[in-house]
Amino acid sequence: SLALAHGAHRLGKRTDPMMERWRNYGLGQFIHWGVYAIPGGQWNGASYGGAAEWIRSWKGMPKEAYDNLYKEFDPENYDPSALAKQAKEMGAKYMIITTKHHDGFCLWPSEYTDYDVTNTPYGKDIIGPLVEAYDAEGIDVYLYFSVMDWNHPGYRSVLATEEDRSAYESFKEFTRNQLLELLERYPTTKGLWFDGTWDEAWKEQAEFADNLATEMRKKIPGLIIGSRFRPDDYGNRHFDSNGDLMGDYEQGWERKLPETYEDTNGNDWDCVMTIPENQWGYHSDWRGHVKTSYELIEMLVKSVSLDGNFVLNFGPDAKGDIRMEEKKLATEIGQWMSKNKSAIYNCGHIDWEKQDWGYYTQNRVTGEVNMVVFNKPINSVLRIKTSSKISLQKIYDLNDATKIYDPEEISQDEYIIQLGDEELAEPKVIVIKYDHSK
Ligand SMILES: C[C@@H]1N[C@@H](C#Cc2ccccc2)[C@H](O)[C@@H]1O
Repeated sequence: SLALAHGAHRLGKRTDPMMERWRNYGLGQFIHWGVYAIPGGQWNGASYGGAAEWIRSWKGMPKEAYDNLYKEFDPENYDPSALAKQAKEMGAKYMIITTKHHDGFCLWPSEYTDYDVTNTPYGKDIIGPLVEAYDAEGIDVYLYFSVMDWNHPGYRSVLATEEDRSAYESFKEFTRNQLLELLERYPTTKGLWFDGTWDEAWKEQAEFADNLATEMRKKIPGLIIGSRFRPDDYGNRHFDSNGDLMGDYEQGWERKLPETYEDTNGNDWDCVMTIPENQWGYHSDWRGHVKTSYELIEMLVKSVSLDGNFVLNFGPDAKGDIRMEEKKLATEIGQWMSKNKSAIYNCGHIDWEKQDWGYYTQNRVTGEVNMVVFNKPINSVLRIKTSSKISLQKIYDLNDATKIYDPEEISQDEYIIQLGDEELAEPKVIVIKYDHSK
């Protein structure tokens, strides 16, 4: 393998308590909010077909007009504790908030730029009250930070000239200053979710990024940073030039999910997911498919079954309100989670054969295996094929103690249970208790 000064500094998963806590979250909430919520994907009567938070890059959006929108930012309905309560009811264990997206607008009062909330009609810190509200609900806070910053004069996507390089040095210093400022202001932050690190200019910054990660972890020991921050000595991201994961978890699953455990390379990972096909910031005209709560619950369960976390995105509008569709989904997911959270929290992968009826999750505390059933077979029979001999103790419906299932062993380590003629009104959790000592 290649000798790398700035590649992966650890092989395998982090095993410390902060990372164990992260690993056991299961469900998270993403919040994308900024001045892009003001146009909400529309400008001059035309609708932007891309992701609303990218509207500044649209040819139909004059840059000058966009760069003055902050003068209208005044979210009169912004209610951090209401947001935190909604997330709590949904069952989120952590929340990731956009402190600064690609447009460079800062939702906190930054010493290092005037392009922040203090220079808007709203005039106050957005991030601080949100951190306090989520901390108060016991939901861990993570900060999203876009390295790419279309507003900063020193930002470059490519370093083609000496002028580029000297300007980029000022941009690197600015980036470092803002990150240390965020950790100073919000010391309960558990981790950072980086974005906008795909530029060639950033890919040349292996040493700078490595040193900055070290410095950030000096400020907040154990800070959790995903694979989307650092480039290695050869400009590779997520995985270094030896194929080893850089960072504490893989951030490659944006709007998509791994299919098999092998796809995860046995790493920690998160999937960040939009409710419509591809809108993170508020878009007033959602087009195409809007996911149902059952679709989202299946993605959540599939993520946990493959040792990942599922982070569902919400995009508050210009006033700070959550749209009806998002509120409804948060409620529906929360209703399912309130009855089935033991199949999500503190759960992960077990290497039993995947079946068509749904997914297994194993509770890392109790060892119990959860069968999360999404598809009832036509013959009402659920097949279980374990990966080694187990001594079955009890198989029962998590939400109906009277429903005990009597397994029939049909071959070595292969059982069937009869679901009976009950219809599945929602994803059903069946718990398998077995004696681990035998
Ligand atoms: C978490 C998500 N990452 C951002 C992006 C992107 C992107 C940009 C170009 C091509 C593919 C993906 C989105 O704006 C959102 O913040």
